[in-house]
Amino acid sequence: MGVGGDSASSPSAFSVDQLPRWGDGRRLRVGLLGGSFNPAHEGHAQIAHRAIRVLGLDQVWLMVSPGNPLKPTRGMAPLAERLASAQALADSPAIVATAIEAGLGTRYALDTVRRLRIRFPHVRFVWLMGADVFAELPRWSRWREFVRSVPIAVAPRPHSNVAALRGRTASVLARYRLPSGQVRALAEKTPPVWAFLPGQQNGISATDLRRSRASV
Ligand SMILES: Nc1ncnc2c1ncn2[C@@H]1O[C@H](COP(=O)(O)OP(=O)(O)OP(=O)(O)O)[C@@H](O)[C@H]1O
Ligand SMILES: O=C(O)c1ccc[n+]([C@@H]2O[C@H](COP(=O)([O-])O)[C@@H](O)[C@H]2O)c1
Repeated sequence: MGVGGDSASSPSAFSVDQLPRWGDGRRLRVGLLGGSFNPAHEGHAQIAHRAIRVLGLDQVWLMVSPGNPLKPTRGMAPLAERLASAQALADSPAIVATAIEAGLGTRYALDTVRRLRIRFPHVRFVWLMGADVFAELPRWSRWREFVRSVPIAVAPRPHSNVAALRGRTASVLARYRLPSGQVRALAEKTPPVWAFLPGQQNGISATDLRRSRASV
């Protein structure tokens, strides 16, 4: 369907026409794994595959950010390089690497979700994130509006789960957490709603990969 074929310089290769509408009338379910991908790694692939399986998603987009508003630009590889590393992880047609935010002209997640909803009105989006990012969510721009804009799935991550499940985000959003038995229905729910995805954890990080490359 070609949605993965865009490049950092031509993210406008996306089009609504490229996303099929299921014959049974069901709306396509797409997980958005936003990230710096500096570089992409096995932890990202694991989240994507797990979200497809556990949430019944049709696709996961590895959505390579033009620049996380909270991260320094120093040490950040060029977008095209980070996109290429995400593309190398896309080992199934259901996993799509994209720099669509560069084409949309958005950096803040709330703006991205709003633009994607306009561009893909028939898609049900779910935002995927690791426990570390969920714990830090109150630092995001207009974070309460963000949680009202899209269902959120949180993947466990070593050393971040207590902060995620007992921190400020979880306490503010306590009544919106889906019980574990209902997690599969997350994409169909009206936000605010979030779920913690069960499954194995992976200690890998882009920071460690950059460090180990620098020391070779
Ligand atoms: N090992 C992992 N387990 C769970 N979630 C992860 C893991 N690695 C990355 N993620 C999640 O994937 C998304 C994108 O992460 P990102 O590209 O920043 O990778 P990172 O390894 O966290 O990078 P860095 O170490 O540079 O901060 C975030 O939501 C992050 O929480
Ligand atoms: O919207 C915000 O204020 C905001 C602040 C920090 C991070 N984000 C997004 O969170 C995602 C994870 O970023 P990162 O760099 O931790 O992989 C990525 O899509 C960022 O653009 C978004």
